[in-house]
Amino acid sequence: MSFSIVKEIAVCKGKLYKLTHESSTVKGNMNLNLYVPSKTSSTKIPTIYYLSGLTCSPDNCTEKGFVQFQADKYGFAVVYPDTSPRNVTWPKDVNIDTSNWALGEGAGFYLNSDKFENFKMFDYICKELPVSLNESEFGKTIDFIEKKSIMGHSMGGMGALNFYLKGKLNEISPYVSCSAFAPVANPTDCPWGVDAFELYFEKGIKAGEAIDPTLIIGSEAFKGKSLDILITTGDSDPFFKNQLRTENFIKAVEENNVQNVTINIEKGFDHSYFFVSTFVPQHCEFHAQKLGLI
Ligand SMILES: N[C@@H](CCC(=O)N[C@@H](CS)C(=O)NCC(=O)O)C(=O)O
Repeated sequence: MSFSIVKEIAVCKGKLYKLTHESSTVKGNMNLNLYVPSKTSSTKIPTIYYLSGLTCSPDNCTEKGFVQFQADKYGFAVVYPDTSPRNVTWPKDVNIDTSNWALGEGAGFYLNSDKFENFKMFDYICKELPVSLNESEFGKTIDFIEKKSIMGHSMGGMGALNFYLKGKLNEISPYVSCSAFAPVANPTDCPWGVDAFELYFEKGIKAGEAIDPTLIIGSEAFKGKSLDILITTGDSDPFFKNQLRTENFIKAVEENNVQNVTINIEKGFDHSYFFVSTFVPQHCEFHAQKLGLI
Protein backbone atom coordinates (compact mmCIF):
# COMPACT_ATOMS: atom_id res chain seq x y z
CA MET A 1 0.00 0.00 0.00
CA SER A 2 1.65 3.23 -1.03
CA PHE A 3 1.88 6.48 0.87
CA SER A 4 1.25 9.97 -0.40
CA ILE A 5 3.60 12.60 0.94
CA VAL A 6 1.41 15.48 2.09
CA LYS A 7 4.36 17.55 3.29
CA GLU A 8 8.10 17.23 3.63
CA ILE A 9 9.46 19.41 6.43
CA ALA A 10 13.02 20.14 7.52
CA VAL A 11 13.21 19.33 11.24
CA CYS A 12 16.41 19.26 13.30
CA LYS A 13 18.99 17.72 10.99
CA GLY A 14 16.61 15.32 9.27
CA LYS A 15 13.32 15.27 7.47
CA LEU A 16 9.73 14.94 8.63
CA TYR A 17 7.28 13.36 6.23
CA LYS A 18 3.56 13.92 6.75
CA LEU A 19 2.03 10.91 5.11
CA THR A 20 -1.37 9.64 4.20
CA HIS A 21 -2.44 6.26 2.89
CA GLU A 22 -5.43 4.08 2.32
CA SER A 23 -5.40 1.38 4.98
CA SER A 24 -6.87 -1.98 4.08
CA THR A 25 -6.98 -2.88 7.79
CA VAL A 26 -9.08 0.02 9.07
CA LYS A 27 -10.74 0.46 5.69
CA GLY A 28 -10.10 4.15 5.38
CA ASN A 29 -7.59 6.90 4.99
CA MET A 30 -4.95 7.18 7.70
CA ASN A 31 -2.49 9.95 8.46
CA LEU A 32 0.88 9.43 10.06
CA ASN A 33 4.19 11.21 10.48
CA LEU A 34 7.61 9.76 9.83
CA TYR A 35 10.90 11.28 10.91
CA VAL A 36 13.98 10.21 9.00
CA PRO A 37 17.16 11.15 10.89
CA SER A 38 20.23 12.78 9.47
CA LYS A 39 22.58 9.93 10.34
CA THR A 40 23.88 7.75 7.57
CA SER A 41 24.56 4.17 8.38
CA SER A 42 26.08 1.17 6.65
CA THR A 43 23.36 -0.91 8.28
CA LYS A 44 19.65 -0.26 8.20
CA ILE A 45 18.32 2.52 10.42
CA PRO A 46 16.12 1.10 13.21
CA THR A 47 12.65 2.45 13.97
CA ILE A 48 10.86 3.57 17.09
CA TYR A 49 7.07 3.56 16.91
CA TYR A 50 5.48 6.24 19.11
CA LEU A 51 1.86 5.62 20.12
CA SER A 52 -0.03 8.68 21.28
CA GLY A 53 -2.75 9.07 23.86
CA LEU A 54 -6.41 10.02 23.88
CA THR A 55 -7.46 12.86 21.55
CA CYS A 56 -4.11 12.91 19.76
CA SER A 57 -3.34 12.98 16.07
CA PRO A 58 0.15 12.13 14.76
CA ASP A 59 1.07 15.79 15.29
CA ASN A 60 0.92 16.13 19.09
CA CYS A 61 4.13 14.30 19.86
CA THR A 62 5.75 15.32 16.59
CA GLU A 63 5.38 18.98 17.62
CA LYS A 64 5.78 18.73 21.39
CA GLY A 65 7.75 15.59 22.21
CA PHE A 66 11.19 16.73 20.94
CA VAL A 67 11.93 13.16 19.89
CA GLN A 68 13.56 14.28 16.63
CA PHE A 69 16.66 15.65 18.41
CA GLN A 70 17.19 12.22 19.95
CA ALA A 71 16.55 10.46 16.64
CA ASP A 72 19.40 12.48 15.11
CA LYS A 73 21.67 11.89 18.09
CA TYR A 74 21.33 8.09 18.01
CA GLY A 75 20.21 7.42 14.45
CA PHE A 76 16.72 5.97 14.53
CA ALA A 77 13.59 6.73 12.53
CA VAL A 78 10.35 7.61 14.32
CA VAL A 79 6.85 6.62 13.20
CA TYR A 80 3.94 8.53 14.70
CA PRO A 81 0.68 6.77 13.77
CA ASP A 82 -2.80 8.13 14.40
CA THR A 83 -4.81 7.01 17.44
CA SER A 84 -7.90 5.69 15.61
CA PRO A 85 -9.63 5.49 12.28
CA ARG A 86 -11.22 8.81 11.24
CA ASN A 87 -14.54 9.89 9.70
CA VAL A 88 -16.16 6.83 11.18
CA THR A 89 -19.79 6.12 10.38
CA TRP A 90 -21.30 4.53 13.48
CA PRO A 91 -24.07 1.95 13.04
CA LYS A 92 -27.47 3.51 13.84
CA ASP A 93 -28.09 1.24 16.82
CA VAL A 94 -24.83 2.26 18.51
CA ASN A 95 -25.36 4.80 21.19
CA ILE A 96 -22.00 6.55 21.29
CA ASP A 97 -21.48 9.85 23.03
CA THR A 98 -19.35 11.65 20.44
CA SER A 99 -18.59 14.43 22.93
CA ASN A 100 -16.71 11.91 25.09
CA TRP A 101 -13.06 12.32 24.05
CA ALA A 102 -12.12 9.00 25.62
CA LEU A 103 -14.18 6.94 23.17
CA GLY A 104 -14.36 6.57 19.41
CA GLU A 105 -12.26 8.82 17.18
CA GLY A 106 -8.95 9.66 18.82
CA ALA A 107 -9.50 6.77 21.21
CA GLY A 108 -8.89 3.54 19.30
CA PHE A 109 -7.09 1.88 22.25
CA TYR A 110 -4.82 -0.04 19.83
CA LEU A 111 -7.15 -3.05 19.80
CA ASN A 112 -9.03 -5.12 17.23
CA SER A 113 -12.72 -4.53 17.78
CA ASP A 114 -15.04 -7.44 17.05
CA LYS A 115 -17.93 -5.00 16.66
CA PHE A 116 -16.67 -2.24 14.38
CA GLU A 117 -14.73 -3.14 11.25
CA ASN A 118 -12.75 0.13 11.22
CA PHE A 119 -11.43 -0.17 14.75
CA LYS A 120 -8.57 -2.57 14.03
CA MET A 121 -5.72 -0.43 15.31
CA PHE A 122 -3.86 -3.45 16.71
CA ASP A 123 -3.42 -5.09 13.31
CA TYR A 124 -2.90 -1.72 11.64
CA ILE A 125 0.05 -0.79 13.89
CA CYS A 126 1.85 -4.12 14.14
CA LYS A 127 1.05 -5.70 10.79
CA GLU A 128 0.00 -3.36 7.98
CA LEU A 129 2.04 -0.28 8.85
CA PRO A 130 5.52 -1.87 9.20
CA VAL A 131 5.11 -3.87 5.99
CA SER A 132 3.74 -0.91 4.02
CA LEU A 133 6.50 1.42 5.24
CA ASN A 134 9.16 -1.15 4.43
CA GLU A 135 7.93 -1.32 0.84
CA SER A 136 8.25 2.45 0.45
CA GLU A 137 11.22 4.71 -0.23
CA PHE A 138 12.15 7.54 2.12
CA GLY A 139 15.64 8.32 0.93
CA LYS A 140 17.41 6.08 3.47
CA THR A 141 17.42 2.37 4.21
CA ILE A 142 15.20 2.01 7.23
CA ASP A 143 14.23 -1.22 8.97
CA PHE A 144 10.57 -0.83 9.90
CA ILE A 145 10.02 -4.52 10.60
CA GLU A 146 12.81 -6.21 12.51
CA LYS A 147 14.95 -3.64 14.27
CA LYS A 148 12.10 -1.85 15.95
CA SER A 149 11.17 -0.61 19.40
CA ILE A 150 8.01 0.95 20.71
CA MET A 151 7.04 3.73 23.07
CA GLY A 152 3.80 5.43 23.96
CA HIS A 153 1.93 7.85 26.16
CA SER A 154 -1.16 7.12 28.27
CA MET A 155 -3.52 5.07 26.04
CA GLY A 156 -0.48 4.72 23.76
CA GLY A 157 1.58 3.51 26.72
CA MET A 158 -0.96 0.75 27.17
CA GLY A 159 -0.62 0.01 23.45
CA ALA A 160 3.18 -0.02 23.59
CA LEU A 161 3.22 -2.43 26.53
CA ASN A 162 0.70 -4.72 24.83
CA PHE A 163 2.56 -4.82 21.52
CA TYR A 164 5.85 -5.51 23.27
CA LEU A 165 4.41 -8.24 25.50
CA LYS A 166 2.54 -9.88 22.59
CA GLY A 167 5.81 -9.82 20.66
CA LYS A 168 7.52 -11.61 23.55
CA LEU A 169 4.77 -14.25 23.38
CA ASN A 170 5.52 -14.64 19.65
CA GLU A 171 1.97 -13.64 18.78
CA ILE A 172 3.29 -10.82 16.59
CA SER A 173 6.63 -9.68 15.19
CA PRO A 174 8.71 -8.71 18.27
CA TYR A 175 9.88 -5.28 19.40
CA VAL A 176 13.38 -4.92 20.84
CA SER A 177 12.37 -2.68 23.75
CA CYS A 178 9.40 -0.83 25.17
CA SER A 179 8.91 2.37 27.08
CA ALA A 180 5.85 4.17 28.27
CA PHE A 181 4.97 7.59 29.67
CA ALA A 182 2.05 7.45 32.12
CA PRO A 183 0.58 4.30 30.60
CA VAL A 184 -2.99 3.17 31.20
CA ALA A 185 -1.50 0.09 32.84
CA ASN A 186 -4.53 -1.91 33.99
CA PRO A 187 -7.37 -0.93 31.63
CA THR A 188 -9.86 -3.56 32.89
CA ASP A 189 -9.70 -1.73 36.21
CA CYS A 190 -10.16 1.92 35.17
CA PRO A 191 -13.04 3.93 33.67
CA TRP A 192 -11.29 4.69 30.32
CA GLY A 193 -10.51 1.03 29.71
CA VAL A 194 -13.82 -0.35 30.94
CA ASP A 195 -15.83 2.07 28.77
CA ALA A 196 -13.66 1.32 25.73
CA PHE A 197 -13.86 -2.45 26.11
CA GLU A 198 -17.64 -2.27 26.59
CA LEU A 199 -17.89 -0.28 23.37
CA TYR A 200 -15.44 -2.20 21.18
CA PHE A 201 -15.89 -5.83 22.27
CA GLU A 202 -18.99 -8.05 22.19
CA LYS A 203 -17.86 -9.57 25.49
CA GLY A 204 -16.76 -6.22 26.97
CA ILE A 205 -14.22 -6.24 29.80
CA LYS A 206 -13.86 -10.03 29.63
CA ALA A 207 -12.40 -9.68 26.12
CA GLY A 208 -10.32 -6.71 27.27
CA GLU A 209 -8.43 -8.94 29.69
CA ALA A 210 -6.39 -10.25 26.74
CA ILE A 211 -4.97 -6.76 26.15
CA ASP A 212 -4.48 -5.62 29.71
CA PRO A 213 -0.73 -5.14 30.34
CA THR A 214 -1.05 -5.77 34.09
CA LEU A 215 -2.85 -9.07 33.53
CA ILE A 216 -0.47 -10.14 30.77
CA ILE A 217 2.74 -9.35 32.67
CA GLY A 218 1.29 -11.02 35.74
CA SER A 219 0.53 -14.23 33.83
CA GLU A 220 2.37 -17.54 34.07
CA ALA A 221 4.10 -16.91 30.70
CA PHE A 222 6.09 -14.00 32.20
CA LYS A 223 6.98 -15.57 35.55
CA GLY A 224 10.64 -14.73 36.28
CA LYS A 225 11.20 -13.48 32.71
CA SER A 226 13.67 -10.73 31.88
CA LEU A 227 12.22 -7.92 29.77
CA ASP A 228 13.35 -4.53 28.46
CA ILE A 229 10.72 -2.10 29.72
CA LEU A 230 11.03 1.45 31.05
CA ILE A 231 8.01 3.30 32.47
CA THR A 232 7.80 6.85 33.77
CA THR A 233 4.74 8.36 35.44
CA GLY A 234 4.34 11.69 37.22
CA ASP A 235 2.90 11.62 40.71
CA SER A 236 0.99 14.86 40.03
CA ASP A 237 -0.72 13.37 36.98
CA PRO A 238 -4.45 14.03 37.43
CA PHE A 239 -5.16 10.58 35.99
CA PHE A 240 -2.64 8.82 38.25
CA LYS A 241 -5.06 7.41 40.81
CA ASN A 242 -8.21 6.94 38.79
CA GLN A 243 -7.03 5.80 35.37
CA LEU A 244 -3.39 4.75 35.16
CA ARG A 245 -3.27 2.12 37.91
CA THR A 246 0.53 2.15 37.96
CA GLU A 247 0.52 0.54 41.40
CA ASN A 248 -1.36 -2.51 40.06
CA PHE A 249 1.25 -2.94 37.33
CA ILE A 250 4.11 -2.66 39.84
CA LYS A 251 2.44 -5.27 42.05
CA ALA A 252 2.02 -7.68 39.11
CA VAL A 253 5.68 -7.25 38.13
CA GLU A 254 6.89 -7.83 41.69
CA GLU A 255 4.60 -10.76 42.44
CA ASN A 256 5.52 -12.49 39.18
CA ASN A 257 9.22 -11.79 39.75
CA VAL A 258 9.57 -10.17 36.29
CA GLN A 259 13.07 -8.75 35.77
CA ASN A 260 14.33 -5.58 34.10
CA VAL A 261 11.14 -3.59 34.24
CA THR A 262 12.06 -0.13 35.48
CA ILE A 263 9.20 2.00 36.76
CA ASN A 264 10.00 5.55 37.82
CA ILE A 265 7.40 7.66 39.60
CA GLU A 266 8.60 11.23 39.14
CA LYS A 267 7.69 13.86 41.71
CA GLY A 268 5.64 16.84 40.58
CA PHE A 269 5.07 15.90 36.95
CA ASP A 270 1.64 15.90 35.29
CA HIS A 271 0.20 14.15 32.22
CA SER A 272 1.10 16.74 29.59
CA TYR A 273 3.79 16.97 26.94
CA PHE A 274 5.83 19.06 29.42
CA PHE A 275 6.14 15.78 31.31
CA VAL A 276 6.60 13.58 28.23
CA SER A 277 9.25 15.79 26.61
CA THR A 278 11.19 16.01 29.89
CA PHE A 279 11.73 12.25 29.90
CA VAL A 280 12.00 11.71 26.14
CA PRO A 281 15.83 11.92 26.21
CA GLN A 282 16.04 9.27 28.94
CA HIS A 283 13.62 6.95 27.13
CA CYS A 284 15.41 7.40 23.81
CA GLU A 285 18.78 6.62 25.38
CA PHE A 286 17.24 3.43 26.80
CA HIS A 287 15.96 2.41 23.36
CA ALA A 288 19.20 3.41 21.63
CA GLN A 289 21.11 1.11 23.98
CA LYS A 290 18.76 -1.80 23.38
CA LEU A 291 18.82 -1.21 19.62
CA GLY A 292 22.62 -1.32 19.67
CA LEU A 293 23.07 2.30 18.64
CA ILE A 294 25.32 3.13 21.62
N1 LIG B 1 -8.17 17.67 28.03
C1 LIG B 1 -7.31 16.80 27.33
C2 LIG B 1 -7.57 15.40 27.84
C3 LIG B 1 -6.95 14.31 27.09
C4 LIG B 1 -5.49 14.20 27.34
O1 LIG B 1 -4.90 14.63 28.35
N2 LIG B 1 -4.88 13.59 26.37
C5 LIG B 1 -3.46 13.37 26.43
C6 LIG B 1 -3.19 11.90 26.19
S1 LIG B 1 -4.17 10.91 27.30
C7 LIG B 1 -2.79 14.18 25.35
O2 LIG B 1 -1.71 13.82 24.91
N3 LIG B 1 -3.44 15.28 24.92
C8 LIG B 1 -2.95 16.06 23.83
C9 LIG B 1 -1.83 16.99 24.14
O3 LIG B 1 -1.49 17.21 25.31
O4 LIG B 1 -1.23 17.50 23.17
C10 LIG B 1 -7.54 16.93 25.84
O5 LIG B 1 -8.70 17.10 25.43
O6 LIG B 1 -6.54 16.92 25.10
